[in-house]
Amino acid sequence: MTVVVGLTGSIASGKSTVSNMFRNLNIPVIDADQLSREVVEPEQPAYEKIVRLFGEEVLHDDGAINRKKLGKIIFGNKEKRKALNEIVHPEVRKEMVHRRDFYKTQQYPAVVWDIPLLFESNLTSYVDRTLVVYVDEETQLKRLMERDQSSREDAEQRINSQMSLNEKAEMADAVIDNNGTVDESFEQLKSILAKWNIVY
Ligand SMILES: CC(C)(COP(=O)(O)OP(=O)(O)OC[C@H]1O[C@@H](n2cnc3c(N)ncnc32)[C@H](O)[C@@H]1O)[C@@H](O)C(=O)NCCC(=O)NCCS
Ligand SMILES: Nc1ncnc2c1ncn2[C@@H]1O[C@H](COP(=O)(O)OP(=O)(O)OP(=O)(O)O)[C@@H](O)[C@H]1O
Repeated sequence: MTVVVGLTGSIASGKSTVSNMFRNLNIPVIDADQLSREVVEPEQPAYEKIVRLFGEEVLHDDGAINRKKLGKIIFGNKEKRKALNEIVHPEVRKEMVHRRDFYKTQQYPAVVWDIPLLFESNLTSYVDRTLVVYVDEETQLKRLMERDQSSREDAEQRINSQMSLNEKAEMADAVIDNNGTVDESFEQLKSILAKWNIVY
């Protein structure tokens, strides 16, 4: 049986870091952020809808979506964020389900859904187990500002656009505390996989 693991956390809590650990164990990962980029490429149906809603000012000169600009608009405005989500999420979900079902036919011991909004979008019924990557607020803010070279204000706006990480940790089947080193987080991941009888 293939166990479907829903991997989540908050922005910059370490989801990609942990999803790379899964990949290194030969467990496939389906990345919602990556798919959310693919479904808004100019030839895709979501693209036209975004341009109609947000105008051509959210485009680069070559016609591609200017993610920095669109991000500035939606992370500071709940209504606009909801409108963008309503365009992008159904397309992402369709592809995630399709890929999940493909990997299930390939008899992998597990497949990972790496999805930042697993709880916010009520998608837990799509997975067998939920795993949250946790960091404290200070570490999160510091790592986010460092990684994206962003201001404190931008970083806080992004963090506040999601459910709190404490709330997510309470709802999860398992939590990786990623405040320490990457190696320490890897040790925690291996223990969780053993507990869930996932043999890789
Ligand atoms: C607004 C956009 C263009 C900004 O792009 P950008 O390249 O700067 O960021 P990226 O997509 O890499 O997202 C970075 C992180 O921001 C957070 N985030 C992204 N979208 C959202 C959202 N709608 N609500 C809350 N948090 C979000 C996630 O933690 C994500 O990991 C982009 O995030 C987007 O299209 N978002 C809507 C789709 C979405 O919800 N994606 C998340 C998973 S499906
Ligand atoms: N244990 C760790 N120690 C030090 N730095 C870390 C650790 N885990 C992650 N990082 C760094 O913190 C930043 C955020 O991590 P990562 O990109 O994995 O988060 P994420 O949850 O995938 O973010 P996003 O939601 O934006 O996709 C990265 O620069 C990463 O290299």
